[in-house]
Amino acid sequence: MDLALAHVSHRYNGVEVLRDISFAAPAGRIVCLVGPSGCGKSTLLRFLGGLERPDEGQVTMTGEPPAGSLNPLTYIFQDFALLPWRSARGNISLALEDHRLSRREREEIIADVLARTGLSDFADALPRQLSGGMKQRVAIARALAVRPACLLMDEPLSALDSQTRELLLDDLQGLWERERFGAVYVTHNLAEAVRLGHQVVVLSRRPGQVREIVEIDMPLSERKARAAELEAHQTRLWELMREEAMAADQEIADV
Ligand SMILES: Nc1ncnc2c1ncn2[C@@H]1O[C@H](COP(=O)(O)OP(=O)(O)OP(=O)(O)O)[C@@H](O)[C@H]1O
Repeated sequence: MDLALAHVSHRYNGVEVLRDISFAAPAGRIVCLVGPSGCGKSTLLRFLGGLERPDEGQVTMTGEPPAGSLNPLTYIFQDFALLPWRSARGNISLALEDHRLSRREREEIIADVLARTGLSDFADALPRQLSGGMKQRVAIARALAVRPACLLMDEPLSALDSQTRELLLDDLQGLWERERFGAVYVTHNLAEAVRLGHQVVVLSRRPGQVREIVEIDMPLSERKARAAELEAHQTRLWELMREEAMAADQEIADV
């Protein structure tokens, strides 16, 4: 299933936040969105997920979700969004409870996503008993449980320390190699963008506009080993972002 935005513009309370945004998030590809604070990245994710509608332009979904998909679009947030009184298993189960599944089918899906995210031994743990990285793994497992066509991820690693982030990047890459889900991945971190993005959409400061769409034509599985080549992509992204980030920073300082 392909997602796309065409000529999307939006205002909040009369303030223009997005102007004429178009890009595609094709099935099975990871599209990263980068841009300075407040340029509208999370807003675009809400439009893609149908949580809000833009003032102008279209959001389209075409084609079929993967076989067995229970929910074509699902979110992963920075703060994990887990229910504290439910175990890892219980949090994953929550995503499945509105669907017509037998208890056995549900248990099988839960066991599968727990195994894929390395959490089988922590099925009964409550969120407070888990590290930040493990909590985010539960959130990833919950998202994968519905076999989404597209994962909408809003800075999923930014609450984690750098070592944990590195481990989760490996996990996400491994999960993608196996499942080839589509994803739109919002991040401030250019190293993450070049590790995971097949395409990186660079937005300007407010009103957010597409400055450039950078293609990274290197298999995800090779990216860790070819870090020097990725560095060139990262430098290019930083050149595009630098002026925008400085201007956005100045705007905030002036308020
Ligand atoms: N519901 C809302 N009502 C009013 N203004 C909003 C609303 N949501 C977002 N905004 C404003 O729209 C602009 C874009 O916000 P958004 O959160 O999408 O940006 P962002 O690029 O994700 O920011 P950050 O990188 O800091 O998370 C900001 O100026 C924000 O204050």
